[in-house]
Formats: sequence, C-alpha cells, structure tokens
Amino acid sequence: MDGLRKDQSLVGATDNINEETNNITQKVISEGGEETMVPPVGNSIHRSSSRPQLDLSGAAIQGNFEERDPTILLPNQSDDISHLALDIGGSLIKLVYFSRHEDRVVNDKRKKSAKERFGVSNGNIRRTFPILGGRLHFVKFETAKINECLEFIHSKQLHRGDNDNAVIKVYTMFEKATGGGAYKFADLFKEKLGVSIEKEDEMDCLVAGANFLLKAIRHEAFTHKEGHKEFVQIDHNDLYPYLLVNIGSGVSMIKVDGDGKFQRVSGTNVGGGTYWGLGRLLTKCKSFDELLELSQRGDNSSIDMLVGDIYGGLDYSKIGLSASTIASSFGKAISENKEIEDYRPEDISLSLLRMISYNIGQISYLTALQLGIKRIFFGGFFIRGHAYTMDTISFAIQFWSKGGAQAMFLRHEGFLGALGAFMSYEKHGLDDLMVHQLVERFPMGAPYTGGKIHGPPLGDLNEKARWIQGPDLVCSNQKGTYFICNLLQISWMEKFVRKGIKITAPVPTASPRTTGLGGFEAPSSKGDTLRCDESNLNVGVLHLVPSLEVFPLLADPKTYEPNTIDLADPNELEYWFTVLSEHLPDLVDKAVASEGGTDDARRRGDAFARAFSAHLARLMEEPAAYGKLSLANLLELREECLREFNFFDAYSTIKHRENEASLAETRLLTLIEGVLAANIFDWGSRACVDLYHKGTIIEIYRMSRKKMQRPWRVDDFDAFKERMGFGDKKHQRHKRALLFVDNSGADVVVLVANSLPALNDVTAMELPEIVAEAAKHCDILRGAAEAGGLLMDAMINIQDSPREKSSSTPLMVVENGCGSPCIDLRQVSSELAAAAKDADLVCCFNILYIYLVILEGMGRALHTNYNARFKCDALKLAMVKNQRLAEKLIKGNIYDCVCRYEPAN
Ligand SMILES: Nc1ncnc2c1ncn2[C@@H]1O[C@H](COP(=O)(O)OP(=O)(O)OP(=O)(O)O)[C@@H](O)[C@H]1O
Ligand SMILES: CC(C)(CO)[C@@H](O)C(=O)NCCC(=O)O
Ligand SMILES: [Mn+2]
Repeated sequence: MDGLRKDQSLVGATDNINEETNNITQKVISEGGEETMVPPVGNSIHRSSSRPQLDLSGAAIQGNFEERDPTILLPNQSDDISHLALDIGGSLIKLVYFSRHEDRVVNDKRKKSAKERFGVSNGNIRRTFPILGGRLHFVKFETAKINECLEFIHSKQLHRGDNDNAVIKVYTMFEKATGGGAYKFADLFKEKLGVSIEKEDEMDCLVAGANFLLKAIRHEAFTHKEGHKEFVQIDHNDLYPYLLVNIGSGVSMIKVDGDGKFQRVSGTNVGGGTYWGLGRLLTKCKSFDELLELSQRGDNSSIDMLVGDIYGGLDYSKIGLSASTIASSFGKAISENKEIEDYRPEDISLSLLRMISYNIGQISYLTALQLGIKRIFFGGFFIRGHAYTMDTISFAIQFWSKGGAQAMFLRHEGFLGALGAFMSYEKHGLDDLMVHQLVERFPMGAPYTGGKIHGPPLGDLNEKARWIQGPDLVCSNQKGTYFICNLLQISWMEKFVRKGIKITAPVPTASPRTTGLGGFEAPSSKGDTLRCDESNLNVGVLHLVPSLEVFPLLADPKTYEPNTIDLADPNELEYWFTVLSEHLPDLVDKAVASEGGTDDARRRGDAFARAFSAHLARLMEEPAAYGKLSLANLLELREECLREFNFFDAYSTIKHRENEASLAETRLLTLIEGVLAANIFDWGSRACVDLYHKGTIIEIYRMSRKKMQRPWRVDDFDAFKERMGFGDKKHQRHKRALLFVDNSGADVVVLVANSLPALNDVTAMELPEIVAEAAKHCDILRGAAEAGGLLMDAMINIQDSPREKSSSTPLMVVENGCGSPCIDLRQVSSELAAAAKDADLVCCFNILYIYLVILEGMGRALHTNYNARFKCDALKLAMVKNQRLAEKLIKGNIYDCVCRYEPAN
C-alpha cells in the first residue's frame, strides 16, 4: 500500500490529529521486524456502539511513519465488516459493502420467557445470512483515482471478507466485481490488495440490482416532472416488462422480463461520458459537478439554433414546432464569427446537457415503442439526482410518447451494477429480502470522539457526507482522548461541533429563461441548486433487519398507511418543522442532562442539534430527499440522530423519576381514565413541556385526572365496556391483548414496548423492572407478572420445573422493533409478530376477534395508526397534546381525549 496516498483534501484537516496521535504512539516491532508506530491499545479503546467495531490489537502504521497521513493496518480486524462488491465503470467506481449489526446487549430478562411462550426464533430461519442483520453502505470514487478506492478498501479491511464466521474462518480472498474495470484492473487488485477479482457480467448485475431495488425498497422509484418528484408504488406482480436505461459513460438499454430474464436491446455511445468529456473540453471545468452547476445558470439559445432562428422568429406551426424549439443543438456556432471564448461556459454546458438528455430520452422512447413497453427506468450516475436532467428526460419521453410511456428514476441510480454484483454472493440470500426488512437511515456520521476541535468549519450536510464513511476508533490515555484516522477517518463531527457555524440550506436560485423542445415549455426545475455529489446521492445506509415482520393483525397490509398527517401539504410540513425546531433546545438540555451534563455531553448535544437542524433544512428544501417523508420518519430521524451522537436515552433521568412517582398511585373507567390522563406525559409536545415547568408531572397527572370528564372528544367507552362484558350481551373473553404502550410513568400497563428509547417512551428492557416494582404494590399484577415469567424468581421456576398452571393472566413484555414514538406496523419485531399470532390460531381468521390491540399515545395512536384497521378488536387511546393535530384529526382542542374502540367486523 506504499504507493497509495491520501486524498489531499484530507491533509490539512488531519494535521492536528496526527500531532496528537504521535504523542501517544509507542514503538513496537512488527512481524517483518521493522519498527512501526502504534497507538496504545487495550482497554482504553472506546468503541462506538452504533458502528462497526475495529480490533486494534497489533495495529501498525504501514510504510514510512514520517508520512503525514499513514495508513494504519489492523491485522486482527475480524468482526463486523463483511462483503464488498464493486462496479468499475468507465467513469466511476461504485462500491457496496456490508457491515454487521453489532449484537445488542442481551441482558434482557423478558426475552427468554417471550421466546418460550411465542416460540420465536431469531428471525427468519430460511436464511443463514444475514440473520444477524447489518448495513449496506454505498460509496463511489472516480475511476481515474482508483488508488483512492484501493486505499479505502484497505483501510476498512473490506477485502478481508466475512471472517467473523467461526465455521468459515478463512479470509475471502476474492471479491465480486462487475463493469469493464473488473477486467481492466484485476491485476492491480491482486497486486495492491492481494485479492482476486471474481468477474460478474455487467448486464446481469444491472438487472439484478434494479430488480432488487424495485422489489425491496418501498420508495425507490419516482417520477420527476416539472420539478416535482413523486414516488411510485411498484406492484411486484406487475413489474415486467420494463426498459432499463443505464446512463453511465455510455448508455445501455435493457428489456427486462423477470429475474435474470433480460436482453440488451439497444445502447448509445452518446452518454454521461460525452457530456462530461465534451463539457470539460469546452468549458475547462474541473469537475463534473462544476459542469452541471454551470448549466443551471445557462441559456442555451445563445448557442443552439432554434426554429425561430431559421424561421425569422416564427413558429413552424404546421408541423407543431414553436419558434423556441431547438432545431439544431450547437447550430448557432456555425453562423457566427465567434470562438469558443466568446460563448459563456454556462450556455455551453446547458446546451450540451439538453442535447444529450433529449437524445437519450428520444432513443429510449423509440426503443420502448418498438418493444411495446410502457415503463422506462433510468439509472446510471449521469442522472445524478439532478432535477433538470430528470425533467428533460421525462419531458422527452412524455412528448414523444404523447403521454403513453413514463420515465421513472431510481434513488440508488448509480449503484445498480454494484448491488447486482453484491447479490451474486449466493449465501447472502438477499434476493428474497422483503420490503419490511429494510430500513433506510441517514446517519449523521461518526459518534463523538473527544479532544480538540479540528479542521475547517463544516458548512452543511454536503460537507458532512464526505466524512461519514469511517468506522470510528478512539484511543485514550491519561492525557486525554484522541482518535486515529485511517482514510476518511477524521471525525467530521469534530468539525460539526464548532460554534458559530450556520448550517446552510442551499437556496434555490431563480429560474432563468429557457427554450423549449417541440414547441413545449422547457423543464422548469433548471434553477434548483445542485447539491454536492455525496449528499446528492440521496441514499442512506440500508439496514437489513431480517427479523422485521408485518404485524399479523393488520386488516389489510397492502392498503395500510400508518401516517395520518400528509407532509406533502407544505403547510403541514412547515408547521411540523417549526414544532421540531422549537423543541430542539429543550431536547438538547434533556439529552445533555441525561449524560451528567459534562463538557463532552454538551459538545455532543451541540453537534446533535446541528446535525438534526441540517437534516431539517435539507428536508425542508427537498422533502422527498430521503424517500417519502412522514411525521413518523421525522420523529424517528430525531431519535436516530440522538443515537448517532451517543445519546442512548435522553430522557432516562425523567423516566426514572416519573416511574418512581407514579408507582405509588394505584377497574374499567378508572383504568382508561388513568391511561388517558397519564398520556399527558409527553416530552415530544411543546405544550406539555411548558406545563411541566409549572409542577412535577405527577401533580399535573393528578390534575388532569381530576378534570377527566366524559364524554371525551372521541368516546367509544360504552361500546368498549360492553365488549369487556359489563353489558347484557355475552362475549367471549379476549384471548390475548396487545398493548402498545407509550410513556414511561403512570400509564404503564404493558405488553408491547419500544426496542430502543425514544423520547420518554418506556422500552421493553425497562419494563420488567418497572413491573417488578409495581408488583410490590399489587397482588394481581404480581400474579400476572409471575405467570408471564417477568419476575426473576418466577423465571427460575419456569426454567427449572414446569410450573403448575397459575390462575393469573400472564403479563408479558415484547419489544416492537422500533426506536421511535410512532409505529409503522409493516415493520415490527418477529417477537411481536409471533405474539400477535398464536401457534394454534394461525390462519383461523374467524377466531381473531378474540384478540384485542390497544394502541396508546399520540405517536402510536394518532400520528400513526389512527386510521389503521385491524383483524381484531382495537382500542386507540390518547390525549392530544397539540392544538393543530386536535383540530385536524378530531375537530377538537388540545388536551382532548381519544378513546376510539373499533370492534373486529
Ligand atoms: N462525480 C462525478 N465524476 C464523474 N462523473 C460523474 C460524477 N457524477 C456523475 N457523473 C456522470 O456519471 C457518468 C458515469 O456514470 P456511471 O458511473 O453510471 O457510469 P460508468 O459505470 O462509469 O460507465 P460505463 O457503465 O459506461 O462503463 C459520468 O460519465 C458522468 O456523466
Ligand atoms: C460499454 C458499456 C456497456 C460499458 O459499461 C457502456 O458504456 C455502453 O453501453 N456503451 C454504449 C455502447 C453502445 O453504443 O451500445
Ligand atoms: Mn457502468
């Protein structure tokens, strides 16, 4: 790896770090006998809990340690990082790699009993991999800078393969690659990394990648017309045939008829390489992005010969061409006595972009027409998520097909080939991964690393994206905490925490005049700001969670839509963004306090606020940037951001205090009232947080409980009471009740709880302890908890000897698979799914009415699922702690109560 040098842009930023790491390095003798510098290792190493872990033992600096940015070799790095696949094209190298999820702490008392009772295995048994789950990462490099790519692979040890599998225990000394470069650079890979390239056919991979994305990712495909992006719901049973147009350096057009069933039907040599190549020569641009950006300020009419130029300003209406139609791209350049310098680079770039985009659009249309295909998906990095390019192509397809055919784009546009190559590792079994098993996340990068603040200020998300790839590895000694950088390793967060830097959301520029095609107006989204390439990938890390399932009690999973609020409505969007922004300072305070209010916590809190604000700014500008946006996503993003900055339970202090207070507070109305009043605890509500300043929460609870007068705003209590057997009619007892609990505190009546902390919501891990504490005050609860195996002594009994049947209803705790205040019932834990089925009852739909689902709290019962229909009885309980939501959803007011009972029909 001697020949591999770091990206120059990293040098300045790593200066200070190296100074410090040098102070703490120590001499060791490496295997080869040379002295190398290594950082002190051992128990002083902090590992980030949300990221791949690195084994630092035997770490050694490779090559000359006088180098500014030496590569650090981690010979014993073994776990977590798994396969890698490459697509090495004429212009760009695309890399997809997989890292394992770290096993979660399993000191979870309730797990065993839940497993025994519901017979849950670890996820889906059909597959051997990736049962543990993990993350798919997407990275790209310029082919001309292949060394950067090699260095990246090396520094992350991606070429060592899936070697944490105890059975295999051999390094995968080959890696899958596709694209022309798999042939061209095979020797280089062997020489530099010692790995053999296993070549996969480029067209096979493109098709496999496209099919995978279209089936496995909910919001992958979208249309883009006149600046408007709309996600398309793909029906898996009605996907084929389609035309796949991959616009890379050159363009391939493939008719796809099924998995592995396709034919390359056409192509064109006028593609992305043409735009970038010609554009570079004609404008002297240094980068593709610069060229694309120029086009946004261009006016092609100064170079293109328009119909009007030929017809003396008139339309040629007889054949339907308006005066502003481009008659001949670059045609004006022939008639004028001008040199290249006399043209604006902006105009040249736009003229070129339009020429190539229209041309590809037209050939695609003709090809689709010839084959009788209506749907055309465009991929390849030429598109680059650029609104104007997509609008131009869409416009061409729309125009020529007279609306008969549709252009669709893919969020992972450039990674089709690399994903296809990745999936050719047979044992991944990724091909039958389902939509609900993939969760896309937009991590804000590295967790906190401590030490001084280094490097230049971080302007916005664009910049952050360059820093997100590195696994984080931190060393400390008595002098303090330091981090070591291997490639891209320096923490962007260090930059992020700097004070006084405004997060800049790019501001759209005004749309300049453009000319049309075929007498139609030109695409309107030309003026959109081009975001930096990295962030504009608009792809996050894909988390594979094979244990996620569709909640079995949903009446119709196909039509299920968890969200009640439509954030496509700009007013709603703005409102909720404001709510979240205004709530931020308070949340940061809580988060910092939850970690003892240390300097470290404060810095992380600050960084979290910046990170989350940057996401909000990005989404405010382009709501569909990360896929279809919903309030549930936003709330989840906030929790994810907290976790990114190592705030694992921002409300832990508050939760503890409230649990203690509420346990001292001890039939149906009382119970429901209790739940509703207790739902006042909501650290996600501005109004409530303001209230809390006026007293302790338990006091507010007592107060709200006193005021709790029926009828509530939504009041099906009588129907529910009747169903519960307090009426004249006889009802069969519910066999199983699933309570989706909300807050920690007084309303803990449990069954289904969050897997990870979110706001002040109680988690499945915390519940056994709370129940045990509450059981001290209540015999019924104690009996139930014992019967459910929730209490420690009861657990022992269950394990040792099958306990004689207790007369109590067992109380169980299961995790729901989420870490958000909302719940998308298409993605719940296998444990919950198992609890919602009954081994004996599966498929006996007529018997499901004896189940009862209780959703509690604003997030689970109002923001999401208020309109959800179930196969069984359902009760939705919440107090509305937001005026606007109250008006919209129940035509009521803040603090109104909802008790919505929907019997199974
Ligand atoms: N940062 C970038 N650097 C260079 N080109 C870029 C960049 N971003 C987008 N592009 C465009 O994407 C094209 C490359 O797309 P892609 O990676 O899909 O093709 P490729 O695999 O390299 O080419 P081929 O498949 O024809 O071998 C470039 O020719 C250029 O038009
Ligand atoms: C040669 C490939 C397949 C390499 O990816 C691509 O660049 C391409 O499809 N070029 C267009 C070649 C043609 O004219 O059909
Ligand atoms: Mn390619």
